[in-house]
Amino acid sequence: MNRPEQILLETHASPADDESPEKGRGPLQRLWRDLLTSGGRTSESCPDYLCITLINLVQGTALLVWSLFLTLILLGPLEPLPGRLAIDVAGLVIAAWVIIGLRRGMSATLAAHVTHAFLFLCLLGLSIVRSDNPLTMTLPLIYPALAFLLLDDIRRGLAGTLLMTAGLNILLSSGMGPTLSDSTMLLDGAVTITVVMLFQAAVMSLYVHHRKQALSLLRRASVRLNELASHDPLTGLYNRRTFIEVLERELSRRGKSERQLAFLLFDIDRFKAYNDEFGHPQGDELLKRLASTATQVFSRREDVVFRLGGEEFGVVFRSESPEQAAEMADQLLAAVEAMEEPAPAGPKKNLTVSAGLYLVAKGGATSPNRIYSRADQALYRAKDAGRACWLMASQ
Ligand SMILES: Nc1nc2c(ncn2[C@@H]2O[C@H](COP(=O)(O)OP(=O)(O)OP(=O)(O)O)[C@@H](O)[C@H]2O)c(=O)[nH]1
Repeated sequence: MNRPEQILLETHASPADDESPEKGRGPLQRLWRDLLTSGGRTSESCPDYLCITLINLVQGTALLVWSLFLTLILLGPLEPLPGRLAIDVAGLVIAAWVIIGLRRGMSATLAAHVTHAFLFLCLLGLSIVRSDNPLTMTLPLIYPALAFLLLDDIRRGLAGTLLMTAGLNILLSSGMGPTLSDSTMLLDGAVTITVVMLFQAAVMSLYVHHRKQALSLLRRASVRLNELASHDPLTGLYNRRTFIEVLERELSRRGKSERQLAFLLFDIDRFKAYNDEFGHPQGDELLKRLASTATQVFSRREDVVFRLGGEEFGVVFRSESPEQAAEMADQLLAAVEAMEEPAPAGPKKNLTVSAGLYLVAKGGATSPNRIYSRADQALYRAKDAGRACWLMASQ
């Protein structure tokens, strides 16, 4: 049987969703929101806004800084060294590429990795290039926090932090870093860098761990809520809400499938009398048994069985021909009549259903509600005709 969960879980932002938050916002507010979140556009179905905001901030800052350096080089205050020029242009191109890519739906994971590599090289490179200024050595201390937040991954964040710590310690001890007067100063610098970075890594590991736990709880709750909203609690079948979604999806695929789309609506005959005689709990058991019988008859990959109301059920399925659809309806009615009743006592009553069958065809009903109402009319004609039968609905 087809599983429509994936369509239910996919969150399609409707045009209305897209527009409504914009109303009442000024252009500056929109620009600021877009700068921070890339308008929320990424190719992932569940974008991580914290990560995207950080990527945008880091890349936005890089863009400004590299542009400033380039302007200063062009205006003259900075000497146009080939190496420096190459670094500035590369930084500018990478930052612009990531920002534009994110806005066009680039994967947030790829953008996070590029930004992380950029951040690592930039901070370590800065410590080497500006080694005459000891203050530059303190800049990479922000690295663990940013790496953990960008990557949202404890192992990678830790590996990066250890690499950066090792890099800075090598810089210090190799003499390429700031000029240190004695070994005590060297030890002091090495211990400070190592302790601060490892402390930050520990704090960020805890943060990432709890954040992941909270997100996975939310995700599980969302799946459960989706399940509750799409299923009938008594029979476990899909409910009316899902029926509309599945039929809409099938209708949109109509031209792509050669097989005919069909809808069978069926309803237990004289269920009230059954309830009155055996009681509601027994009636509930019967509904469950009927649901299971229907899913056994309609067990193909594309068949979807629904409970649409009290004792009313429906099946959306595909058939090779009208004759095959009719055969499926016959099979269902026969399977219901052959069902063992759950009523433990009393005379054996023949359980029957009546049904209306609608075959979706060109020129016929094209909306779920119209298809339902055509099948419903046929079902009522079947009831009028004496029940325990099915009738074809008109187009
Ligand atoms: N046990 C049980 N009964 C239900 C449920 N939902 C609806 N019903 C009963 O289904 C019965 C439907 O009665 P009617 O609409 O008169 O239909 P019917 O007796 O089947 O008669 P026809 O459809 O004309 O053959 C009512 O008695 C409802 O109480 C349910 O979830 N459990």
